Amino acid sequence: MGSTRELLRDPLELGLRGYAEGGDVVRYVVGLPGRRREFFTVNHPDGVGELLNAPRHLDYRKDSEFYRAMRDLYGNGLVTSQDETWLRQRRFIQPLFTPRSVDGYVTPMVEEAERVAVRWHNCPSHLVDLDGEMRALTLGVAARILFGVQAPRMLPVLRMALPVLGRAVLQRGVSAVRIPSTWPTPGNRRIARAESRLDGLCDAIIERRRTVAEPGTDLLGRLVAAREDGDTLSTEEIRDQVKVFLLAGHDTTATMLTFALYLLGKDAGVQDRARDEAERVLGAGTPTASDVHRLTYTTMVLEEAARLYPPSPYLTRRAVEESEVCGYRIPAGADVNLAPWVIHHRADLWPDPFRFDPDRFTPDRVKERHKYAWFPFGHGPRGCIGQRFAMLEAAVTLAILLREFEFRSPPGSVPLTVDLLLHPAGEVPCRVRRRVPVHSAVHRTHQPS
Ligand code: HEM
Repeated sequence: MGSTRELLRDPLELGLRGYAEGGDVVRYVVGLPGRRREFFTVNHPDGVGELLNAPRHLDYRKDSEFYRAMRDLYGNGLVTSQDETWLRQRRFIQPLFTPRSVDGYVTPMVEEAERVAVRWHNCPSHLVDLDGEMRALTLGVAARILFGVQAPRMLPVLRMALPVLGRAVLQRGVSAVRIPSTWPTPGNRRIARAESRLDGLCDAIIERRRTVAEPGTDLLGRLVAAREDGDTLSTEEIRDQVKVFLLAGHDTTATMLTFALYLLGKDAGVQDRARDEAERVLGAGTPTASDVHRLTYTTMVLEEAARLYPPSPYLTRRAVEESEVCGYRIPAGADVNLAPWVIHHRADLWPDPFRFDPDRFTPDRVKERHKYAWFPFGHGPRGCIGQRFAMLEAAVTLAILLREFEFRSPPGSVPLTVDLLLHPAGEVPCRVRRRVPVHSAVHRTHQPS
């Protein structure tokens, strides 16, 4: 089933329809006669284990059209690399993402969340765009922690470049016909401009760090020092890594936070419960990492937001050999997608699947469910290295903002769009009302900016 146009217009709707009509594994054929492409989408959680667990994950490579396009445009960083290169990169970067390292990032996370709170206190209309706000916040956090730089100057470049490159990945990933990237079409020229702006931004960040005597121990410092010490990483690898982490380190977390706040703004009961927890656990003080780990209900809210709106709605691979997934034959060389978007909305796994209900994530209910019914962070050896980082950042942000504000989302739903990732199609307006009495650290530590 399917057509390229449908895929580009609404891959989410097509995924749900594919499941309704085709079930656990659906074969899509796109393109014109003579130039057809087929691929498969796996809608059953058994497929998650089959495709992503070691050692079988080696039979499903990141060589899908989608990942090839991503490699072309974003380079060969940790998200896109494979084999020995990937292993070397993962071992090199992993120490920055151990539980202990991540807990150590809580202070900049708190400060960036408090900066948003101060700005909202000074927002006369009390109407904010959650998407823009959360994107700026998560970029601020990632830029400080991973690259030791302040984000505001990066924002305009990323706002220009990421949507263009994301759309190009989707287009190249699903189209049966590939227009060579060297042809001077308006689309290719737009992509080249976006690439060049993004590369320029990354190179400037790298060059600045090269001029300081001590490169430091953050991601950028480690990358720069590694090159100087033992030629562990090439110059191009540093840029590819910066590019991939710029994207992966903020865009997905922003989407999870945006939808968590939007959903809280729709459900006063859940919002009150999450706020009670924030006040009970954090009091009026500055949150520590161990406080944040006790925010169990807030974490459930985030898990439910990531279920309803998985920031990576499809994970794609290419089958090396003919194989069987969920009992279906997948031919050698076929692209095969795992669909968090569909699996997260299956009524047999998630009764009333479109309803927002954080209690789905109580430990008892998690135990009763299929182990892979929820996988917004992927799974297995290629699972998200930043899961703990993202959850810590998002929980501390929600708790700080809930302590300060009440949220009210307008009626209606948020239109969605998919490029490389899932995003709201436009602004996500929300009314934020300052709470009385105001009692948090925000007022002690920050001046209005
Ligand atoms: C809510 C937030 C996030 C979501 C939903 C998310 C989702 C994912 C998913 C689904 C994958 C696996 C992709 C695949 O199998 O094809 C992945 C991989 C990855 N993510 Fe995340 N991510 C998030 C936050 C982060 C953060 C904060 C960082 C870094 C600071 C990060 C860095 C990475 C990297 C480097 C990989 C590739 C890991 C490897 O293959 O070794 N992510 N992420």
